[in-house]
Amino acid sequence: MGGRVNEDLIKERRKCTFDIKELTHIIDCGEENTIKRKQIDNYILNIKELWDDVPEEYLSHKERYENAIKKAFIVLKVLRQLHTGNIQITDHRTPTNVYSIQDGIFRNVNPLLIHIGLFWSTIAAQASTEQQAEWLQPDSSMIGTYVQTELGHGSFIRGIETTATYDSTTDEFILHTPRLSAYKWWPGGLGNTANACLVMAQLYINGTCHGLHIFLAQIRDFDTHKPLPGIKVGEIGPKMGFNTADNGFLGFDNHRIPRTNMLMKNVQVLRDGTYVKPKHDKLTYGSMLLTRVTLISDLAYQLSKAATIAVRYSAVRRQSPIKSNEPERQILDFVSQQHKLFITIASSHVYRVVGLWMWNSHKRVTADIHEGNMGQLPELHALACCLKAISSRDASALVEQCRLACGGHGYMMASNLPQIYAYTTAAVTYEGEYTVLLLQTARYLVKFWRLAAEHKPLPQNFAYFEDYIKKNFEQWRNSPEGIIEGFKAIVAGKTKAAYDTLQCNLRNGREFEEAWNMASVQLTNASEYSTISRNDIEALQSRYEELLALIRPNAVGLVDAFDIRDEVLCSTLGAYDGRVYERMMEEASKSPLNEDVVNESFHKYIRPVTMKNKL
Ligand SMILES: CCCCCCCCC/C=C/C(=O)SCCNC(=O)CCNC(=O)[C@H](O)C(C)(C)COP(=O)(O)OP(=O)(O)OC[C@H]1O[C@@H](n2cnc3c(N)ncnc32)[C@H](O)[C@@H]1OP(=O)(O)O
Ligand SMILES: Cc1cc2nc3c(=O)[nH]c(=O)nc-3n(C[C@H](O)[C@H](O)[C@H](O)COP(=O)(O)OP(=O)(O)OC[C@H]3O[C@@H](n4cnc5c(N)ncnc54)[C@H](O)[C@@H]3O)c2cc1C
Repeated sequence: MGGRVNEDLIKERRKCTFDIKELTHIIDCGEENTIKRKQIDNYILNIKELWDDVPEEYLSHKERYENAIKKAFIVLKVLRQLHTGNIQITDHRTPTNVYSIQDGIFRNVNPLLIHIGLFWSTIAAQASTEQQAEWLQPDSSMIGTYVQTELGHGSFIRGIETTATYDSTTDEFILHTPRLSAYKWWPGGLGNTANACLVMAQLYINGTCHGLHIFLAQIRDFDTHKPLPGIKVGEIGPKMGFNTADNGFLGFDNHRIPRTNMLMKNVQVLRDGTYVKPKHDKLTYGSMLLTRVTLISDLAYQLSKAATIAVRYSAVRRQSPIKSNEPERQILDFVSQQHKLFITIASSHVYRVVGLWMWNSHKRVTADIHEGNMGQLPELHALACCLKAISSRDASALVEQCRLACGGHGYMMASNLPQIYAYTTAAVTYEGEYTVLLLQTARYLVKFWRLAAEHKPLPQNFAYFEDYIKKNFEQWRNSPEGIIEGFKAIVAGKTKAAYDTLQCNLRNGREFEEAWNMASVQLTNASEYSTISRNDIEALQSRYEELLALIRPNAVGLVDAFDIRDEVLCSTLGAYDGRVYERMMEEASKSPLNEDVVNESFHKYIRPVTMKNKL
């Protein structure tokens, strides 16, 4: 769509006092990544069949899926070329390398997301070398998904009911869904797309349950795509978002797979049924840990999209004068609007940096585990839990805040803010629900508070617990160091409060599990404070409004630096040229309800009523 850039945006860009390109390179982790990202963007943007302009809101549930699947396999082919071709994607998966361009193509979500993001990565992390050689062929016929959650169990995975029973007479596992609540429910791509899956099931050998293990199972014929005998599979229906994710259900009726289909890098079942234990019984949970780590960067990227849309719109939208005798102001001039939006820009940078740090921490700990050293795994798990929980809760709240800050036009699907919210808020639930993960981190905090309370040696990361007990904290100074000290005091104080409540419940004769449950609100609070969040940033900064005023002249420059193309933003409000009203009117014209001057329903339903007594 041609046309002049909005005058207010031109002025905003002139006001910018820093080098936007330099910040873009920092966000991309280096200029060479920016170049590669733009190469990928241009390469994919030139594939015309990926960029239809029929808004998916006007498609049926079935058409949406079919349209998404068509694009998904074009993108899969491109990703394979990128990995094998001359454009190598850097080894840290920050969203600006790969995911950003996909957002523009799918707007909702890629039906192959779990195939690309969880199926292959789980095989690579948990299958033996021989199994990887067989299953990770580039031309493999397998399109997979990760099948763990059941109708009856999502958070408490030790309660998962699907069984995998070893039959030594045939050297096979029998996968079985004993009852309705054991039906697998939710896995992405499962409904119509996947022909194979990684199943989390309770392993039984000679009547003994060895707990959850992962098994590869083909579920559809590679040639006809028909479900195999003993397989009941389908799609679970419309959701708040993710409506092209093809989430499905799956039931096994005594479905047999070879023994060698159990993922056996860390654990083995031998031909005679001998069970060889893993070095750590939570290695099987590794895919959840990796996805939680990856999500932090993805959420940072979702925040950058919402901030770009809302800040550019707020620079263009003029509403209400500040002085009655003056023209209406850019809503970005209202301090309350700055308060709503600038925290989103800041949070995107915070979670991008934290996401990268966690990604590199995960790589380091994984290498240690490969050498047999599990020492860092508990801390990585505890960090991944609270960071995934808080970043998803913050991201969904801030995306919603951006939508609300755009008034009625933010409520239009054409703004793309509703879709970004629907996508982001799902992350508070999937891959470990918010409260459940915070309680995991609370276990870790309480463990070290107990050591501090008993004056036992503490790892360096928890030295501040000892400082707190010895009242070593200085008076709060309004500086970065002072804020961090303040923060440590808050976490230590919240952990102490939760720990003391727990001890009090135990002294009152409660069993540990009951005492823990009764203290769980304080325990989740302690975990929340172990992670910097949007509420804390404001609370910790005095002279807050002065800081907002400092950011104001650079607000548009800061979101331009996220360098998200209009085709990816998919937003009437957030386009680079700021021609909001023209774009809104153009999108409205696509509504099928504008095809006829008089819709046929007038003659069928309205006229018979309105004209009844006048004929
Ligand atoms: C771009 C991208 C877009 C990506 C876009 C993605 C799209 C959507 C994809 C979504 C996919 C899914 O949702 S897949 C399904 C996701 N499901 C989940 O995440 C389920 C959440 N629930 C769980 O993870 C578990 O049930 C959990 C809550 C941890 C409890 O497990 P258990 O009961 O087995 O363990 P507990 O008894 O609580 O704890 C026992 C000990 O084990 C430790 N422990 C527990 N889990 C651990 C772990 N993973 N690693 C290490 N250690 C662990 C604890 O710290 C304890 O240590 P001590 O304290 O020392 O004893
Ligand atoms: C968009 C989307 C995509 C998904 N994709 C997949 C996928 O690809 N593969 C897959 O296997 N799964 C997938 N899931 C399922 C997801 O992992 C589960 O929904 C999630 O783990 C939560 O489990 P649940 O829904 O059974 O909720 P429950 O576990 O029933 O929890 C419901 C509520 O109960 C409370 N609660 C539960 N346990 C506790 C506790 N111990 N302490 C305190 N409160 C508690 C919490 O408030 C929680 O929100 C997906 C889900 C969504 C929404």
